[in-house]
Amino acid sequence: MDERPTFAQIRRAPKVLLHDHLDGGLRPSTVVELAAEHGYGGLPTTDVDDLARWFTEGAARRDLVLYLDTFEHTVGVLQERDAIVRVAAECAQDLADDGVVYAEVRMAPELCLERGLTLDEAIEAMLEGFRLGTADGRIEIGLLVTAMRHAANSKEVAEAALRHRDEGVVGFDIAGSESGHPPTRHLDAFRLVAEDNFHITIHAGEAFGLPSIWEAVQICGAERLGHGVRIVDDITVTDDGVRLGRLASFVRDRRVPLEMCPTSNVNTGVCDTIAEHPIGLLRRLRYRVTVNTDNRLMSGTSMSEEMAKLVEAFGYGWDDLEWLTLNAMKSAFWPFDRRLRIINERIKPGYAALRASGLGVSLTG
Ligand SMILES: O=c1[nH]cnc2c1ncn2[C@H]1C[C@H](O)[C@@H](CO)O1
Ligand SMILES: [Zn+2]
Repeated sequence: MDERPTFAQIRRAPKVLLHDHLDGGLRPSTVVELAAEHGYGGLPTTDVDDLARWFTEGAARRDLVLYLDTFEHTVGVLQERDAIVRVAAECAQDLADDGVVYAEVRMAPELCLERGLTLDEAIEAMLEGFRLGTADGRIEIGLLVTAMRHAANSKEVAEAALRHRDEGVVGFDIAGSESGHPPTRHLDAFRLVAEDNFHITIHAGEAFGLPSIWEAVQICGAERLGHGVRIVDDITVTDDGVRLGRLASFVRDRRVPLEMCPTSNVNTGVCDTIAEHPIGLLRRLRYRVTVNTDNRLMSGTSMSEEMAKLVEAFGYGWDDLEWLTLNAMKSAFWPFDRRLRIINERIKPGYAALRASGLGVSLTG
């Protein structure tokens, strides 16, 4: 029996999130309050509802560069230690309220230096916020340190990430506009991370195609792909069946996790609707697919929303949602023993109980 999960049940299901930006998930009310507190005068409006709408409308302009435009205002209020701690703590609580039991949240500390913080101080503030926000034990969170792909300081950012690897930083990433900024520009940073036996995920195959994915995986040592959705360009579907090109085969054979973010991709014009999103095909082909939010504020979403949209678009049931969740937990950069514990103590019992009851008693505790 695999009845269609309802939104309320999905909220109570244990969920795992690998791709969520700290500066893409602020509460609109917090943006307004922090702007007032710290004298940031650039907001387009200080009405909380209008601001929330401004972000989602601004993000949905079918272009990654336009999507990234709106971050100016969240980054604008993330320049003080207190503000970063607060936003990270609220992020942890919001995710836990949504039933997320493990998350990797990412942020580019270089964006927080306008008022005198150092890279290390910015990272420490994020970690402190996560410590506070996870203290009730509902959720565990690792920080992914991101470098911006158009900048030239990724080695320095990678060094800062490594300095905090024993305090909650779990990996390194690059983000920002993909076109014209190939990951190989940051090869020295990736080498440094790999030489220290640390973890790499790379935004690749979102706004740009196969060459970006190839460089990320084969040259830069990406263990996971942020989005990776354009891998479908190497897959041919005909009446006679499906043919995978060499890169598409490699990514599937090596079980390279795809951090897919359906709503964000619709916002940036990768596809027109969730129903047309390649996640349907990639799940059928049994790629190591995971589902993620990317930017909860800009995309007006949550983990439960993303899953509910997949249920709606593809008819997914509990087996599919559990499979996506297990894929994510297996692909996390958290240590192996802790991943196993979350799988055995939270995910499997949670989904078993939901399936059995069909009602959704409290399951994530
Ligand atoms: O989906 C994305 N693709 C590329 N860059 C992104 C995406 N979402 C957020 N970013 C950028 C904007 C943020 O300021 C930065 C760090 O979180 O990462
Ligand atoms: Zn992203």
